[in-house]
Amino acid sequence: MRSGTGDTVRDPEETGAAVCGPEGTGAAARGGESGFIELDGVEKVFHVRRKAGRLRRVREEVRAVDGISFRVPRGAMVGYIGPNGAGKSTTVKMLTGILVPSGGRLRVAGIDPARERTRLARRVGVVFGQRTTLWWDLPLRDSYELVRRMYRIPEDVYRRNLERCVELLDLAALLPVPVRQLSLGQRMRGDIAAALLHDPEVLYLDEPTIGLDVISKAKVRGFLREVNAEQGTTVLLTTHDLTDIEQLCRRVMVIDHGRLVYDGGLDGLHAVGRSERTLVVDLERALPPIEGVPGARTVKVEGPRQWLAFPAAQSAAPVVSAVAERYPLVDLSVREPDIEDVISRMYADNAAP
Ligand SMILES: Nc1ncnc2c1ncn2[C@@H]1O[C@H](COP(=O)(O)OP(=O)(O)OP(=O)(O)O)[C@@H](O)[C@H]1O
Repeated sequence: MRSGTGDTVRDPEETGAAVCGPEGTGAAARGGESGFIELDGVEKVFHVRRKAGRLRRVREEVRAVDGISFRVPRGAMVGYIGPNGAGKSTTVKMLTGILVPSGGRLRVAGIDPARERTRLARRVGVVFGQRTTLWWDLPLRDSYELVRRMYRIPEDVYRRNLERCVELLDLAALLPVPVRQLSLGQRMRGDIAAALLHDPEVLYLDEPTIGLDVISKAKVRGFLREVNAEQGTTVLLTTHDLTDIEQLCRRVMVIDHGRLVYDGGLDGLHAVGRSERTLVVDLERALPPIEGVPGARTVKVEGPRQWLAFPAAQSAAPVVSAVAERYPLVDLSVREPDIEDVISRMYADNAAP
């Protein structure tokens, strides 16, 4: 496993950066430090039947989570990222008790989620970006009322939390609207509020900004930052959007093929992944690949459009002005590095002699 350096993780104590890899050799495995979320060598194996020939089916093992160990201290906000099929959702499902681990030890607030799922549910909030937990045909306000009854939230706590969410997530006008009529961004804000009404100590967020416009993303991120800072809510954030991580998390864990491959600061991840941003420029006409731009190289040309890669840590301004000075520039945009990209570069580095 790659891990961040002391420089990249500003506060290792708080971020719990010194955790172990798949072999379980780090702090979590040693069991010396306590975490609010604790995983020691956790595994989840699925058995699937695959077609082999016309009539035959063979039983196959899928090791969705393959010996993961980490600790997250109370009040931390940690990114949990990785490519599609890496094992993120399976981990979150085990943390909520929906799935039972095949091996290892897992505790949230000292509770074994698989054994005491209902007791844990009172202390946990979950938001799945792709699915809603709200009632489709009910107005948002009525969905919240049902959440209040389900969790038996005391009236004063409910009022206080609802008022806060309504104000910070800008929900007032949406309360009488049936959930099915909400836009994706409105629905997502509605879902986040629903997950927080019962004052959970830990919040699992699975792609909370997926498909949202820039303004909704900013609103959701601002709110999460505030919930974490003011309430001390522990947050585990799964996302494909590196900007979510950049703006919210000091610590990021990367999972791939069910194994923890990095645990540390985001800047450390960029460094080990030699992460790059891309300047996409539209020129007046098709031209040969752009050359001579300091710190950047042309990686793709398609008619009048060209793509220039440059280090993520570097400002885009000098690259833009160097292109604009010598080429007939019509339009431009900057693309942030892809998580998949950063991870594949980490592997390329690991494989290098
Ligand atoms: N119920 C299941 N039965 C069989 N295999 C499963 C099941 N759930 C997940 N898997 C497999 O386990 C692996 C990890 O899946 P998981 O959904 O945890 O990945 P993920 O990192 O959340 O991916 P994504 O970013 O696409 O949501 C994948 O190979 C997936 O196909």
